[in-house]
Amino acid sequence: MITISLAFLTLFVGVFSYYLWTWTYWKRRGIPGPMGYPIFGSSLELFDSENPPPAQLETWTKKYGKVYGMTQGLSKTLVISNADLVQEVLVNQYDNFYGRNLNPIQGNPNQEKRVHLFAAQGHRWKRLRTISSPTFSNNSLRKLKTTVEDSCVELLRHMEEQTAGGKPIELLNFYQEFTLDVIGRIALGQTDTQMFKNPMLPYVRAVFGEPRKVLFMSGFLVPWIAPILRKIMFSFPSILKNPAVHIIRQTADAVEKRFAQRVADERVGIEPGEPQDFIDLFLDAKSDDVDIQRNEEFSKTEKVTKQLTTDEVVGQCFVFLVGGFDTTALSLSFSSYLLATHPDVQKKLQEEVDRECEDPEITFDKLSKLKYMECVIKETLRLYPLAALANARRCMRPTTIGGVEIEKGVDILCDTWTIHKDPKIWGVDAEEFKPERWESGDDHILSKGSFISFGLGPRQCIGMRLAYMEEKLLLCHILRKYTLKTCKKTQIPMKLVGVRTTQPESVWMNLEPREDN
Ligand code: HEM
Repeated sequence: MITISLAFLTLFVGVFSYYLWTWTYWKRRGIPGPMGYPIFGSSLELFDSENPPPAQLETWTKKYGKVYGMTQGLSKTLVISNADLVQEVLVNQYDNFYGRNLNPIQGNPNQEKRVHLFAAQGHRWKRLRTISSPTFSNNSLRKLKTTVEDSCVELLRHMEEQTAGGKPIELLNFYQEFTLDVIGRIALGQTDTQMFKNPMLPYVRAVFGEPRKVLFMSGFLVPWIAPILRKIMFSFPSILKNPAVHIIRQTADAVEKRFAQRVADERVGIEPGEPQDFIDLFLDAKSDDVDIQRNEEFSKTEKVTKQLTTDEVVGQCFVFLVGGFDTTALSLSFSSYLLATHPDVQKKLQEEVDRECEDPEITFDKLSKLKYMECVIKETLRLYPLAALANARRCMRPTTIGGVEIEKGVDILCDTWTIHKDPKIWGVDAEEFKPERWESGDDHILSKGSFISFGLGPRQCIGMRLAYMEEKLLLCHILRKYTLKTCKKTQIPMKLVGVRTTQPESVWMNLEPREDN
């Protein structure tokens, strides 16, 4: 009995000492930063949904400077807000930082069957990226435009109905219905609009919601139980009720049905037609560039098929559904708020839309003529860079960043909010909404790590052009018909909440029909 107790005590002291050793990692190296609490490190502050993590990082940057360290359980992170260092990590030293700072609860990117583009790393990532990229090319987007515009028209129909008699509406809800409709139709084989009756909506909303924060925090604090939690999540979904598991199952159903259909068609000699959606595009996809995979973790080389497996197709459709839903809806919500609170900008934008988009249908080529619209969207994303936590990397090979030696396994997180409002980059009016600052062209800014709403370098957001297309089309349709006006229920300033993404608590708005149109 005494021996067992002593063994437990030794184990406890050993584990606790290891946590304390990690907790003091940055302090021992002379790098400032928030200490938080033993074992937890900074987790408690970073998982407070009333104070979204990007705001917390910004506060710490003010206190500790442009390079500081923090820990969460056993994970060690260097936070940077110097644009040159950002460029160094995301672009120049990509070979040393090709992995993401994944939470162990997300599985091992080298072993997961359904690994997706966001999580994959090394040659596995390269193969997925090469195969997925044509899906977001100009040619593909041109074809998808008709479906996106159809969802715009449908949303406008709902807006008209629900604003009858001058009633205000909560725009974030409307935009989430829209982006889910678009991604469901272009990615997941949904054959018609499902707006305001889409059974998937509560699940995709919940992916970024409060309930998952405990799972994520456990992943950082006790990484060795993450594989067990993951197993329980997938084997007994009713116990841990993870919405992502439900979405993956639905996606897997859709992909497997399509795969079976294609096999059946082939057997009776039916030729495959034009791809209907991403499922078809991925099932058809071939990558001629990458057919050998080096598994970084075990330093071995293995032959891989050029085509995606059905599991991989499920992984990609899942990540496009989740990645494309919230970000674009939030960006539209922030734009609408800023337009309503800056009537002069809204008027100038309406003038451009009236001038360039007279015909009922807005052609793909017209979208590139909407220069001021692009400035408005970029300026919104500068002030509200909603996927800020995605701008992070894991060190895969020891190196040095800004004079700090970085060990393998250490994460680098860009403090996007601070960079996007740095007066040294953007001027004394950095806090103000001024789309005109983008009018002179932005190439000089984009090359320096100063604007990272969509990240930077080889792992930059693959859905960026799709997001721009959706936003431009929808704002065009709305602003031709309505003027966005704040109402009694509008929160000014917006209250921002969230743990994985940063969102306004609500965006109530009046849609005033335009008399001149
Ligand atoms: C306004 C809308 C969006 C914003 C602000 C946004 C932002 C981001 C950011 C910051 C990253 C990390 C980039 C990096 O690490 O360098 C990212 C990656 C990614 N995004 Fe987006 N995103 C948006 C829309 C979309 C859409 C519409 C899709 C898909 C349909 C998508 C799919 C992805 C994927 C798959 C990645 C991982 C890329 C890789 O690692 O190769 N995003 N996004």
